[in-house]
Amino acid sequence: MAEVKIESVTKLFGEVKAVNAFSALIRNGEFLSILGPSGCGKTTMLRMIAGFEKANSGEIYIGDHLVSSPEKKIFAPPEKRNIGMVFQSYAVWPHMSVFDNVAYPLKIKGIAKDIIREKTLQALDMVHLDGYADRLPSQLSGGQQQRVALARALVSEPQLLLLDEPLSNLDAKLRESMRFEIKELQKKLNVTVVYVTHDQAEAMAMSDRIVVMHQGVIQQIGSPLEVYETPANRVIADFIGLVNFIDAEARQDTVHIPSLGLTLPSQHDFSGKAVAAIRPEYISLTQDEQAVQGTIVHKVYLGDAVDWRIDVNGAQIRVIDKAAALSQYSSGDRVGLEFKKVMVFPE
Ligand SMILES: Nc1ncnc2c1ncn2[C@@H]1O[C@H](COP(=O)(O)OP(=O)(O)OP(=O)(O)O)[C@@H](O)[C@H]1O
Repeated sequence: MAEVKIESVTKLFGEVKAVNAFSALIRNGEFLSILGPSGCGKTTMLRMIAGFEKANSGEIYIGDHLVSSPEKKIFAPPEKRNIGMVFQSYAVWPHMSVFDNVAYPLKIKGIAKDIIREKTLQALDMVHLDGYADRLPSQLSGGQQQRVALARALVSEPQLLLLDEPLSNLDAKLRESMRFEIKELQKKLNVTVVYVTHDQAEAMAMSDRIVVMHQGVIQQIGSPLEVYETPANRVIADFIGLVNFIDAEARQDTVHIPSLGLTLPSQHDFSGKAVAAIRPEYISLTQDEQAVQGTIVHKVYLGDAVDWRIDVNGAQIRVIDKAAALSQYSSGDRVGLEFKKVMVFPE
């Protein structure tokens, strides 16, 4: 395992600043995700850590080893960085058996045959593919193929594992179980992981910390809880989880929301025109007639919750109520809304 230090790394593609002054310290044994919408620069940043892409400026250290510094004219190629990598497409070689796929990184290093055999079988065992060594990739499911790629990335015991949307070709159920498998494996091997995804649920479920990117720029680095509960800005609040945005006015210790006729306590460091951001699960429905009143427009039963659209003075508010106490209500009914938490951003 290794610490990764990234200092003000910038990458240009012509006029496009794909990555803009990216800095982060990834700790030994940490699971760090880079999360953001398509085109925000996350793959480019990962490829620069791997050595598949050259930065225009800034420095990257893996452990004590300075692997990239255009200013100092230093650039270590991927094979000198001791990393394992798994990409979105399975990228296993179809004409090679599972064993040969996984053994390949050891073979090109010229390691003795019996050691290759031992380490390859160990890696297959780690990803629960013992017994599959002689199969061809075409005889495996998508999830199994991705495990072959994972075993191949781990077989040379890398100090750093880089994963680029490795689960996005799998179906929802498999994706969820693979999340746990990758996380378990990472804990067991204590390897540092950098994981690129646009799927916030995936990042939330696996990461120690998440770097949220937007248009090449880091917006926030924090634990899953921090980025969800205290997003640094409106873009993050919108990208991570669901949110209702409503025009508001920030006052000292409170926020006033004219369309709801409501003033709620709130912590913010500015006053004046603002946007109140309220997650659907921060609102519950009530029969209390003193509460803000609205009319049900739409109701979707989700099994473990009800997803409501409520019209309040012309604005549609989304409410996801787990308790679903009022699930007998339907379109056209009047209900009360209780607001448990509000986030406030400058307009
Ligand atoms: N080889 C390239 N040549 C020119 N532009 C590129 C190249 N690779 C990436 N870009 C541009 O750099 C920006 C960042 O791309 P990048 O692939 O890093 O984004 P991403 O966040 O990983 O997106 P996705 O989730 O869609 O893979 C985009 O505007 C993209 O068009």
